[in-house]
Amino acid sequence: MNEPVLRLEGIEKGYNLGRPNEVRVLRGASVDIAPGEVVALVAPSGAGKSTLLHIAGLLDTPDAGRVMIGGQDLSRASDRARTEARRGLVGFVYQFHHLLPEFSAVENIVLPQLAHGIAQDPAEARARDLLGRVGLDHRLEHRPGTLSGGEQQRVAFCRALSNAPRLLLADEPTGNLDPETSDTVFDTLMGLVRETGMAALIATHNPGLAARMDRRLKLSGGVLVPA
Ligand SMILES: Nc1ncnc2c1ncn2[C@@H]1O[C@H](COP(=O)(O)OP(=O)(O)OP(=O)(O)O)[C@@H](O)[C@H]1O
Repeated sequence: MNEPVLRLEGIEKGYNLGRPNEVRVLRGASVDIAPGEVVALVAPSGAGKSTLLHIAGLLDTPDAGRVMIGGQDLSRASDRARTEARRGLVGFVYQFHHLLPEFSAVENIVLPQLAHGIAQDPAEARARDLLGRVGLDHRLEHRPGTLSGGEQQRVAFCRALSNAPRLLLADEPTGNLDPETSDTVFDTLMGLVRETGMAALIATHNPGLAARMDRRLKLSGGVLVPA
């Protein structure tokens, strides 16, 4: 296999450790995800999917284990190196879009690029191109509040892809949409992922969507096993 885009090695994570309300969520979770591979993460509520995605996306740190993205060990890197890697290497999509309400669709996709050091003109060109590819050329200047749920989520995908990440992490990306919109929006996401050759780890409760990914994993007792 090519060098994995994401390698998680023996990830452990708990909350309130040593206290009576201690929860040990991850107990040695490991996975390799290759370039171009789309992996479903399915598990019951509370099993630790969001915890795992946050650790993989460098938003949280594990108690033990290693997180490697593109061959770089980032688990013990400085905050600055992790922030830079998160901006440049990882795209994140949530169940609720978390777009900035005061900014247009284009601006929501331009801002992360500016934060990553890209100039305004190319950032805007990329934003328009991405929005065109998800069928939103006619909604470029709309603010999130004036878009439908499916449109908002498509803008959120474009934002996640704005800095051409190597890894896409998604936490119930269509969980908030009706089944028909969910299917269409998922097709859009898969199209973009396939086109760019990104690796993706997508948490979903929807067995139909999970079945369309390359591989399915579940969290069982804090470790990742084939579903
Ligand atoms: N900050 C925290 N403090 C204490 N416990 C937490 C914290 N965050 C998560 N947990 C606990 O860790 C467990 C895993 O939570 P997590 O959000 O990762 O689950 P999940 O599989 O994503 O669930 P869902 O599908 O419902 O979103 C849960 O039992 C949760 O209560």
